[in-house]
Amino acid sequence: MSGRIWLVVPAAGQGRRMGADRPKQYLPLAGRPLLVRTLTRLHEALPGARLCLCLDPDDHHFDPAWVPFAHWRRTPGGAERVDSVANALDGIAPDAADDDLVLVHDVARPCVTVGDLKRLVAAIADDPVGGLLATPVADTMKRDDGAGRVRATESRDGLWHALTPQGFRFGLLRRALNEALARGLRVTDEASAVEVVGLAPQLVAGRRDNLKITHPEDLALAELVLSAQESAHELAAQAASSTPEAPPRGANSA
Ligand SMILES: Nc1ccn([C@@H]2O[C@H](COP(=O)(O)OP(=O)(O)OP(=O)(O)O)[C@@H](O)[C@H]2O)c(=O)n1
Ligand SMILES: C[C@](O)(CO)[C@H](O)COP(=O)(O)O
Repeated sequence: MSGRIWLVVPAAGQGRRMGADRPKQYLPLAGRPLLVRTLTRLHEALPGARLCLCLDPDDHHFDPAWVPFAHWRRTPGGAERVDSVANALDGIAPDAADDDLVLVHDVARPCVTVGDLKRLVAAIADDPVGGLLATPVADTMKRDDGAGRVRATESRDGLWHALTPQGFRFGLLRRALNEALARGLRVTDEASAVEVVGLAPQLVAGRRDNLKITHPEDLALAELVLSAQESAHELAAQAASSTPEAPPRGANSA
């Protein structure tokens, strides 16, 4: 790997399922715009990365002062997520090398942890295909009959929820997305495109609380997750900085 990392953040969605007065990435989450929360996490983990933010060309909510990265650019969002990501890859193409690592992360996933981001990068650093954060399915899976009743119970063996980031080499990802689009496949994540060209992305087990904010109730859940993560982080920092107590005088030190 060349060592250069690009972060592509699709943030051009309209948030229709959220049903708010503005796209969900601009709704307040624990007092700050959701987009700021996501960019802050990414920057904490990968401060030297180059950011490419996919934004709706008609977006009037975005404030460039929110971006913590030294190297960043914006590219126009497309009709669907895959189009936004393809535009981003076109946008960085003049400066990206084929073996640069590209991590694609939904702006709608603000609870991704620094630990998971670093683990993903380490896990795929020497993987010629790349991979994605994912969690094994934990519920019993039902298939409906189209009329609100169960047609079958599906096996959950080997099923995973695909999360983001998803990380692949620039050259491979661009080829894969262009191939999927040329075949008319509206892939919903980067891994699907890489599967289209016959490769098997690595599943990197991630935290279940890396949730995608999609529906109104997800905002309250994400606030709870962020608060729990901050508390755990503070406790760990306190434990690391506290001086171990000196053993009592005369105690056996063996
Ligand atoms: N044309 C699009 C559609 C989606 N996204 C981004 O892709 C991610 C995942 O999409 P989703 O959760 O479906 O977001 P929305 O499209 O905003 O939501 P909805 O489908 O409810 O409208 C989000 O970060 C969203 O901003 C994008 O960049 N360009
Ligand atoms: C990429 C993704 O987050 C993986 O779970 C998800 O597919 C994006 O949401 P969408 O509704 O499919 O755009």
